[in-house]
Amino acid sequence: MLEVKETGLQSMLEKAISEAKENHTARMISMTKKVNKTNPLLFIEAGKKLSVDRTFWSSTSENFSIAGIGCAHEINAKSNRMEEAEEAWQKLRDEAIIHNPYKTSGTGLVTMGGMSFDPLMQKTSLWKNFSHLSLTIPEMLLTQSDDNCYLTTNVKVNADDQAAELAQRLNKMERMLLNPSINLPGEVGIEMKQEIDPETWKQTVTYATDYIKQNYAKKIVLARKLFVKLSDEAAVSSVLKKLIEQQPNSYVFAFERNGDCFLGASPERLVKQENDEVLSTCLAGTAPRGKTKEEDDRIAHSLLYDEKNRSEHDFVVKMIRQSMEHYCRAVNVPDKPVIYPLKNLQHLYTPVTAVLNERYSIFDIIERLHPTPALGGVPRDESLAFIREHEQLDRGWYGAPVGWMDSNRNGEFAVAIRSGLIQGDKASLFAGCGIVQDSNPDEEYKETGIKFLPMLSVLGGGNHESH
Ligand SMILES: C=C(O[C@H]1C=CC=C(C(=O)O)[C@@H]1O)C(=O)O
Ligand SMILES: [Mg+2]
Repeated sequence: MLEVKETGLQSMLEKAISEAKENHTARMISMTKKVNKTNPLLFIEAGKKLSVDRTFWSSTSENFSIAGIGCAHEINAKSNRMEEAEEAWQKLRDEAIIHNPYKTSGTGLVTMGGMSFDPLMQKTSLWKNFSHLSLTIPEMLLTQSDDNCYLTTNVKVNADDQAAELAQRLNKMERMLLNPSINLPGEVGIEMKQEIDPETWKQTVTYATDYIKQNYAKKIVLARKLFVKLSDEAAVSSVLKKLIEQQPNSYVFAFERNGDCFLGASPERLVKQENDEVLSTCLAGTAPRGKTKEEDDRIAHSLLYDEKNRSEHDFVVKMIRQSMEHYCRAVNVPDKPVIYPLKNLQHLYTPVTAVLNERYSIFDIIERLHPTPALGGVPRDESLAFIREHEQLDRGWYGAPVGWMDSNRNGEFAVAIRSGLIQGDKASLFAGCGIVQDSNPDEEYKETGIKFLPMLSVLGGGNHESH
């Protein structure tokens, strides 16, 4: 990567164009500057006018967000997807001309995106706009970290581009996106909710417990879908605002592809990297919140000592520990879980810290960790085969890693749960649960019901039980 000191956009473009002419190849330039404090959701809303894909990530507990508009470059990968994606990202990074005087994570050349849960599953039309892996480098990127905001402009320059014209277009786009005089659109409501055949789903849970009792697998995570018809087209910016307000301790994300938008508020970190320090999270085992402090404490206490939930959780801890030990040193995993409280439910939670060995990257960790037994099962291959055969659902990007990385070995990926695919005035919500030997179909059905609530409530229907 070529780090440059110049600050003028036009002069950087001129330099890149002349290099593109010399080398007969396009050049990516990335230029970062500090801007006045800006609401990232207004930035996202302003981007709607451009009819391009928008991207959003926020870590609500850290006061950190990245909002992206448009796409300067997309990394797509299919069969050997993590390896292909890493190669493409490295090449792009090595060849980019970067001006970023700031050390803040998530500024400069950043790529954001996700992948499907299972690359071996045939895509259905529901997820037609989402490829098996897609990471984009947004054209305009607003990074908000505590009280600071940074704007990064990324553009791929060709030999026949005109620097002055390009600079003018980008400046105009910047002014439009940072224009604070727009409002977030109003809320939508839910017109109709439709569960997909509850009895068949419960029957599948029974198959899974039988399968486990016969020793073919130890844990299998099964998901289901809730279809929702909205009163109007949902505005991504307003839905994100509500998710941020209502779901502390979560990663709020949105990825638009051709008008469809996959978004959610996931409490589950897959991996965070800051230079060579990595964090992961074991999150599995679920109970509702209590209505009073006493009831809440009582539920939390019984969750901590409940054998079925502890076994769901312990499979995840064991697998994540082993995976981290493969690529990291100083892997630290506490002996027992603690409670992770969320608005609508509480989980068993074990944090994992480690130091990444030099020759490995966040791609290696994602590849090894996904899917953890919080979304797949144990053993991995057997549980995935069961899911493929019996689940009757195209998970698409649900349950898969989504996140971002920058060119300075920082990045974070969450597991895309508590999420839904919004297509105009329709939404498909997804929720799953870990099935172990003593799972009860009705209880698991109820558990998935609570897991729909975070999304239902931001779409205007959280207070009602689903039918
Ligand atoms: C699969 C989901 O949750 C996972 C994460 C936390 C707890 C889980 C559980 O207790 O079953 C699931 O493994 C989901 O929310 O769709
Ligand atoms: Mg569970």
